[in-house]
Amino acid sequence: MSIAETAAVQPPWRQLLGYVRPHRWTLLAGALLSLVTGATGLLLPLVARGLIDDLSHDRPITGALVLLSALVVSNAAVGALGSYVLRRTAESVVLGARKALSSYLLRLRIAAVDRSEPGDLMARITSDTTLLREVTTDSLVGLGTGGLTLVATVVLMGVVDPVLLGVTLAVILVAGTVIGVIVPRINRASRRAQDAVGVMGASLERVLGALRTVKAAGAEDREEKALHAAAEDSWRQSVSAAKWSAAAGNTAGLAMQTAFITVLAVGGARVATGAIDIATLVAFLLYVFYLMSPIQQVIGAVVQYQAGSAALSRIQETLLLPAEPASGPAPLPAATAEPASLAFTDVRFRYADDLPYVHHGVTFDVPARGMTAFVGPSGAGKTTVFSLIERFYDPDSGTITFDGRPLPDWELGRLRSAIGYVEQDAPVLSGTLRDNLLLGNAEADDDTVRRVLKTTRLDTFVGGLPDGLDTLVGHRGTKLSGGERQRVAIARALLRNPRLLLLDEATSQLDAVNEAALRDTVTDVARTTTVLVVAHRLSTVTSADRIVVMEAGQVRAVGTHRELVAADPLYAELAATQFLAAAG
Ligand SMILES: Nc1ncnc2c1ncn2[C@@H]1O[C@H](COP(=O)(O)OP(=O)(O)OP(=O)(O)O)[C@@H](O)[C@H]1O
Repeated sequence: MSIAETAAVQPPWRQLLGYVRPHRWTLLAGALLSLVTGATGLLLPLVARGLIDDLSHDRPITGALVLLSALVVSNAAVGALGSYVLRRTAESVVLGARKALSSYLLRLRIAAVDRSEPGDLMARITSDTTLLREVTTDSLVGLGTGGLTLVATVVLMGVVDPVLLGVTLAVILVAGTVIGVIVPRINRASRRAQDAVGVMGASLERVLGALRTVKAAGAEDREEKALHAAAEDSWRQSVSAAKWSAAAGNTAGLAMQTAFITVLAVGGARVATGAIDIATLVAFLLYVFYLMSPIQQVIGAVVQYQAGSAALSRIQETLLLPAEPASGPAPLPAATAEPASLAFTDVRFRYADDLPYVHHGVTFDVPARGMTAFVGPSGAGKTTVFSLIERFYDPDSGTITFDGRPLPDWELGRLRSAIGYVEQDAPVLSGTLRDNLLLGNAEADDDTVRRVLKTTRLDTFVGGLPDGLDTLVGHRGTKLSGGERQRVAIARALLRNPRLLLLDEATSQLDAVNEAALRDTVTDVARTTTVLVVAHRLSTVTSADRIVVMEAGQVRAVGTHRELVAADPLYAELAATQFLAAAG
């Protein structure tokens, strides 16, 4: 089972261990190096005490000095190596989480994506996973090494003077209680801060995704206010988290200073009464000084875990979103493809439980080969037919069969590899023209690409570009015209050599010459492939072999253009008023 699949039902700490498990040995190595650093650090007070003893008894100090220097240098070297290994491992943990989340996001059901904000999902992959870095090093390792060093220091302090140890622990206990009250507040504030980053991401995505519209509408000021508000909210929540973290950190600092002063006072009194000698007091004070680091580490671990578990729960929420069943790599499109038949039987569907039905018992049959056009008023449910065929959604009841087999019986990757889908807004991804064309069939050879470019009338356009197929198309293909984008989308679908071609016709964007050319192409394709077109043009419906007229989520008539003009008043009206362009 993948991390993504197991993480969904686990509490944050178990989820964290899941991400860390593959790196446990390097993490252990880093932790050991840190421990060695801590241990050599612990020897320093003892060596220092020996040095003071030697000095006060007029003994030579060269040996102790050499030992002290060697300890200091090796301590620094091992410390540096340890922190490098730990940082590297923590980055690997972040990498693992990012890979798991990215893979999961690509498999999300479209319905889950409909309900999410892409910007927030992005923040979960980028910003939330980053927090795992600190959780791994500061929390896991900090708790391990800091905890062990703490215990070792306390034991050594007990050996040096149990009375002073008692004084120190009493001060620390008071601080610990205060910090225990602060910790849950850090968690809540961190969660709100990470949520605010998600909201900020979503607002940014909204504006950047439609920057031209924002500018054209002169809405920069309004959008600026909304973005600033999101940024300020993120700031407020982060400051609140910082406030509680600082309170926890400084409580620890205050406790250590109090312990230092108290030990100095009580220890001074004990030296005065002769209970301990001055060297013991100095050694103990050095231990109090050394205690600071593991205590800071343990508190840092607790504080970081609070921020990390807020991020982990946001990651977990993402991994709880419904995903499509995992399948192997999608098969490559076949070289020759038999056209497929398709049938809808009494299909009822709504996009969500709280939304009205879009399909109220849709039934139609499409034989293998030929072109079937879907027409009907806006909102009749035509595009939804395509979404159901692609299994972006599953119907609430009724059956859809592809080549005689119900859709759920098809392995999803295999089903989609048999279908070419051109969406109405003909999305083009940023990258090169070649990336876009080969998106659905990375193995297509140059000859096939050339042939498809010719078919879609893109050959002269591509030929005229200095970089040809390596031309960058810009974000969402903004460097292409609407018609070029649409033809690229059609070429991409054709390169899949589909058994079924779904074409959601654009309501505009093609000039008369290209429109006629494209109609010829689609008619050509329909000779060897099953073609379904959501039609907005008269020229398309007149060249279709059959037309399915949809109205309010139902099929109201099926026939040819000639039959329907005579028999169906709605179709006759659509033909007279709504279809674009004159009959071809
Ligand atoms: N992702 C979605 N979530 C919720 N409702 C949706 C979603 N997509 C479409 N709808 C709704 O479903 C109904 C049918 O939409 P559909 O896109 O299938 O209509 P259409 O016949 O293709 O219309 P058009 O000709 O305008 O493209 C519409 O009322 C629409 O608001």
